[in-house]
Amino acid sequence: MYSETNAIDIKNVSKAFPVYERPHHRLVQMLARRNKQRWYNEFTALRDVSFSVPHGETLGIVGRNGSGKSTLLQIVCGTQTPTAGEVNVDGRVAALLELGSGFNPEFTGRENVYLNGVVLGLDRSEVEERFEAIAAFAEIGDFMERPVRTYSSGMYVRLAFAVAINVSPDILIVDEALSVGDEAFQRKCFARINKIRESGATILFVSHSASTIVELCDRAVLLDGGELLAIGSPKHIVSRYQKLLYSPADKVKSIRDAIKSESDAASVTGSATDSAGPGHGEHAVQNLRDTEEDGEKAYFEEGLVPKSTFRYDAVGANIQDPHIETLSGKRVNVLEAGKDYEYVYTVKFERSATNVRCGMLVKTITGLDLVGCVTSWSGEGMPYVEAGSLIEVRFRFPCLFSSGAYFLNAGVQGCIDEEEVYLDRWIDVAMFKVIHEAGRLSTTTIDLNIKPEISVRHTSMAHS
Ligand SMILES: Nc1ncnc2c1ncn2[C@@H]1O[C@H](COP(=O)(O)OP(=O)(O)OP(=O)(O)O)[C@@H](O)[C@H]1O
Repeated sequence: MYSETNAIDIKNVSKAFPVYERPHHRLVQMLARRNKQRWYNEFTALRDVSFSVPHGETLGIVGRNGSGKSTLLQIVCGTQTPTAGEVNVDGRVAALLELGSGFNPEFTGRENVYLNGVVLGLDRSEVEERFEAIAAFAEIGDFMERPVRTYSSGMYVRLAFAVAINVSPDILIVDEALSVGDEAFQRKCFARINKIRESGATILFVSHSASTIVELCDRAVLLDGGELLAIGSPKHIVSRYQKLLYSPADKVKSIRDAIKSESDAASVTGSATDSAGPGHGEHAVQNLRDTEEDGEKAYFEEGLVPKSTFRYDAVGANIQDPHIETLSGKRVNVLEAGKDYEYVYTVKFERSATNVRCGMLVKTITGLDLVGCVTSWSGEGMPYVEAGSLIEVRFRFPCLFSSGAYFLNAGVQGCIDEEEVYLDRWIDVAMFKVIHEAGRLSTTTIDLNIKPEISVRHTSMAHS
């Protein structure tokens, strides 16, 4: 089924889009075709990108917003043409691109399944044969007979995915689409993607999720500003991507240059980018490593502020300045897994209170309570805090979280006029991110840095 050549060859591909300053300039441009005046500026979304994907490989594509990931996938699918360069694709491509592409909103789900199946290279009888399997996978019930414009985004993705995976693609292209479905459906999709992968298909996979890229992909590519910055093992690429993503604005350029030089150096020496060897760009590579190895990888990112902060009515106290510090007192909000930190806040008392206790909670992005702690249980709090006092609370914690974003609560309880109340309470008062660490093998949100060991005790030969 598969030839020995690559499934995808991308050679020096660039893509520029015309950008019109005013909407009517587009029309003027069409009318002015004959004279040479240009009514638009060009925006380069991809710049001289080259790489190949062998048959059977799952390649992850990561990059910041606007880095050119979707444009690249669209060029591979043939829904966009490159401005320069060459793309060769060997095999039947099924693509799950962004919502809104692929289906005709006025047609029913059933009609769209047929339409899509045929577009993807099946004949009508083949679609008929597979229709039940598609409907069963999509689980959208009677909606199959209703126009797609009446679907929720989740239903849309279910149907699109069901079609894409049931046409037996040689090349499956998935652009972040899965993040729309619910968790259970996402798990079902990943299980199916794994099966497609095991059957020998080639997969191109765009995701912002570091763990998904590491778990699913054989290799990964890092795009930035339309350029291919690096290609290599998923762990290596994801760590570079996160470095770029979480770096302060004034460091982005130097980190970007360092990643590029490291990658160039690796290609000059022929080494994998996991272990960039000496070569040109050595200095910049060393810079990248220095920032990694100075023991303080954690840093503060200005814009990392929750948008979901909620404060209950305060009764006599004010929680102030909640933040995280390293043990040496540096204020940080991008943390390194495995290191110890302190969650700190102060409480200003406007009224006197008894039995005072403070609490904290860490939650996931979906709101799941992960870990929490109180300074003491009810009845064992600070016996008396006078009005006007300022207290400081420190919660030292090991960062046992996998890479991702987390949210913090803060609350003070106590008795005023003999009544037990929350004196002040904040939900999502601060947030932090955890940087992915190469070498950590946790598959869950809490990462206890379990050290696995695997060994062969006897082979089947020894048995027989
Ligand atoms: N049709 C278009 N006309 C003009 N500019 C475009 C067009 N399509 C994409 N772009 C620009 O090209 C750049 C790359 O876009 P693309 O959608 O490929 O990025 P991306 O990496 O997929 O981003 P995201 O992670 O936000 O989805 C962006 O700056 C985008 O604004």
